[in-house]
Amino acid sequence: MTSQYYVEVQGLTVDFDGFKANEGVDVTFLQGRIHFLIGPNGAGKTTLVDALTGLVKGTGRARYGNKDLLALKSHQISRAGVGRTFQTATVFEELSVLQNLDIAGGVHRRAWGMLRARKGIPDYVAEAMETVGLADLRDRPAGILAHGQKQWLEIGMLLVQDAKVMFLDETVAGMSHEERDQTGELLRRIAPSRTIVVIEHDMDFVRNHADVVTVLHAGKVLAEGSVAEIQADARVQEVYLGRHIEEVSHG
Ligand SMILES: Nc1ncnc2c1ncn2[C@@H]1O[C@H](COP(=O)(O)OP(=O)(O)OP(=O)(O)O)[C@@H](O)[C@H]1O
Repeated sequence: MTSQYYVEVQGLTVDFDGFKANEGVDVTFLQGRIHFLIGPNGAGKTTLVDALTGLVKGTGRARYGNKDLLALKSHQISRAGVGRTFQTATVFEELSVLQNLDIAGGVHRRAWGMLRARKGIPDYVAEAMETVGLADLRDRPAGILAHGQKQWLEIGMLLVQDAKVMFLDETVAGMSHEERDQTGELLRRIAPSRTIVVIEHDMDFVRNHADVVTVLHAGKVLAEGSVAEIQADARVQEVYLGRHIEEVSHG
């Protein structure tokens, strides 16, 4: 598969004063695939994403286009089209859905776009609201949105920033079954033109929506493949010590 937007991580190590939260991680995230990162608590999943988005210092390489993400600062990474969400949504609670999206879009908006925006809702904001299913709630303050809707708003904010690579950290945690299904459908809708990487503990969600799964353990890649492949992998089973992946994943 040829892919324009891929991130190729090679030998990524994150050293916290001698403790290696990631060590020699090789992984490639391709456009068009929903790629899950799983592993027990403390495996190094969030640290990997932190390193790729400039929040912690990593060594090695993370090629994205003609750039090395590990050599960039977080604002440069965001400007290059690599975005992320956090476990706790980081929306402006007192501002409306529309205002949150508009502000997020301002990061990349060109001058003519700003002029146009004063007259109405920019196309890309309207499109993002539709895509994440919040068009009917556009004037609602983000603070009173349901938990799932806040996560969708965050994804919408990445869409208006035109993020081509999205790292989503436990997006469906705390969501109802219906919200999880809707989130899966949303990811499927946006994945073809993007690279989507999801940190997840919910194995039902992983089973239903993963194209590829990378298992991290003690900071290293333990296994990678389809859900069926990683569940059948003896090394994965050993790490999970005979317990169901669900039990260990939930800590
Ligand atoms: N800033 C830091 N300084 C020192 N150690 C850290 C720091 N951040 C994370 N760690 C350690 O690195 C290891 C990996 O943590 P990380 O949060 O990446 O794991 P995780 O796989 O995302 O876990 P979880 O599923 O619980 O979120 C843990 O042992 C954690 O305590």
